[in-house]
Amino acid sequence: MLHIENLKKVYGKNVILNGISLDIQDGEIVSVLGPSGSGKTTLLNCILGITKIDGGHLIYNNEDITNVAMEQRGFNIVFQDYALFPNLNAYQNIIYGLKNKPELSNEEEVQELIELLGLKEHLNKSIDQLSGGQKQRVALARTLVMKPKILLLDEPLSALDGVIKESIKNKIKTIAREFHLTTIIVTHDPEEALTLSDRVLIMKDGNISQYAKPQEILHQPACVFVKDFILNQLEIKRNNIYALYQNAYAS
Ligand SMILES: Nc1ncnc2c1ncn2[C@@H]1O[C@H](COP(=O)(O)OP(=O)(O)OP(=O)(O)O)[C@@H](O)[C@H]1O
Repeated sequence: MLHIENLKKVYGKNVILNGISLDIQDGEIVSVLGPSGSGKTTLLNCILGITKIDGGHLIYNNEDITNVAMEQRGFNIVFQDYALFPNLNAYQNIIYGLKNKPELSNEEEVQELIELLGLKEHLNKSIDQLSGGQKQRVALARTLVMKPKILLLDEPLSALDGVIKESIKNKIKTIAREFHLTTIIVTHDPEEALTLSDRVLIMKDGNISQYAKPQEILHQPACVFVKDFILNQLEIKRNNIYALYQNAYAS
């Protein structure tokens, strides 16, 4: 379990995380949802260890990791822009991290991931020959071969559309379940958060507005902000689709 206690982060005079406390159970998928600037990425980076915190504690499986360096934490992140190496092909990108730690995944496990993510026919392609969805899957595979204790994803679906988005969403779910992998996903899309995760953390101005299961958020929004920001967006989407159907039948 990851236990976050009263986590604080400031930049100059700006309070970015204002004492965040929450627990994430092993194998749980948690989405972090909130408007731009609410502190989502900062929270992810504090958990990863790339950003130093200014107060509070991070406890992982009863060990205080607040001052443990990023490399020793064993968490891993897929960045928003994938950060793939353009001079290496897809396969070389996937196995890159294993050069220094070959004990983490054997060839069979690497092939299993490649199969699971549907990357077999793309392995020899250079990065600029891959679509957005394929790049995203390569980035995921590259991170997963390192067997992270916690998988962190920063807006993994934002650059993808329609069918590809759904397919990657399902793959993330399958992987999290199959490997019992704790997964924390930053998103600003309520639909994505509610359909993908076991629990949703809704943030506003560095504070938690609500941390609950999707059903609870839908049926018992904790405050006006959750209701307005999250549920209204869903309602607008629903109404747009409904209107589209109405028009289609009317014509
Ligand atoms: N290195 C930094 N120095 C100063 N301010 C920063 C730094 N990193 C983030 N911030 C500020 O912290 C606040 C929260 O940023 P953060 O990236 O965590 O938000 P976010 O919720 O992920 O937003 P978005 O959805 O736009 O990515 C913003 O006001 C941002 O300007």
